[in-house]
Amino acid sequence: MSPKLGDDERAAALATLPEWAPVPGRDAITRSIRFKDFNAAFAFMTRVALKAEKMDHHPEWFNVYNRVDLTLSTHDAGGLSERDIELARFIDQVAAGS
Ligand SMILES: C[C@H](O)[C@H](O)[C@H]1CNC2=NC(N)=NC(=O)C2=N1
Repeated sequence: MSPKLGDDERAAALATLPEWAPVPGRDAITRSIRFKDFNAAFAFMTRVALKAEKMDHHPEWFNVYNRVDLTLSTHDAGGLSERDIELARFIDQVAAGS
């Protein structure tokens, strides 16, 4: 299990993820992404789903039409861990190529 990041680690990681914002009142990060249409949004979600299964680390997400809202947190650790940072970086890469 990946442990919760300490305050300094958390701040350093977040500084490298400008698209992500802390969730108020919770040790988690969030990003909302808009795509051209539902097809593009769902293609993105498929790629993230395959990565999530491989990592055994899953996003909380909500989709409506071309928008995907994501929240990352490590439930087993009760907060943000290195696995969330890794998944966030992957999500940013996929979104940048969509
Ligand atoms: C049993 C299984 O390995 C765990 O429940 C995994 C699955 N996916 C997970 N995803 C996330 N985001 N946090 C977890 O703690 C987590 N735990």
